[in-house]
Amino acid sequence: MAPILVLYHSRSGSVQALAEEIADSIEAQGSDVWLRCICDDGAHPQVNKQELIDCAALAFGTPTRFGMMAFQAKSFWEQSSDIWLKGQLIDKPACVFTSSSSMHGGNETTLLHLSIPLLHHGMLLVGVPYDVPALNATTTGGAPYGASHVSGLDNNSQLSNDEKQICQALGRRLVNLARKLND
Ligand SMILES: Cc1cc2nc3c(=O)[nH]c(=O)nc-3n(C[C@H](O)[C@H](O)[C@H](O)COP(=O)(O)O)c2cc1C
Repeated sequence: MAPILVLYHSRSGSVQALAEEIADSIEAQGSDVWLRCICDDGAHPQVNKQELIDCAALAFGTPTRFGMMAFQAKSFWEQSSDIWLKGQLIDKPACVFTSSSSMHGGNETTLLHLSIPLLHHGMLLVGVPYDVPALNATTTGGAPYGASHVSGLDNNSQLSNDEKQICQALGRRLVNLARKLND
């Protein structure tokens, strides 16, 4: 199977921490990962369009910005019309993740916002089911719509245990579905 693309934008490291946790989970299942950022922030290589086309599945995240995805990601998707016209992402499994400073500051709306371009591209959205115990237990981030982190006003990039468990579950589920679809 082709590598799974973990694609993110992060200005101060919180979304990067989520991306790295999801990437670890994917690798622990024996799948290769392309860990890539949308803007060149130095931590990981910048994505190229061919990786989006070639990947077996996608995990996609940005910080919450006014309850929505960061503009860098919106711009990225607005430059993907050529891929959309050819239907090159149709039936690829995908999941989303975000970080917000406050608990009720729009992280769930951002997860839904991140999902919209993926649905336009015909991707198959993978959420977090309630058989993941951390989803019921969490007092920080994590939602049925995807993984999240509540970073606080000091923008702490240390994920809580529940947030990590949810990232791990999402990565496992993405690999399992990608494998089934690639059989
Ligand atoms: C322009 C801007 C808008 C933001 N909007 C929100 C928001 O709507 N809700 C929220 O809780 N945090 C908001 N934040 C805070 C970030 O989402 C939060 O610090 C996040 O953890 C940053 O992720 P990063 O460390 O990966 O860059 C905003 C930050 C900026 C710079």
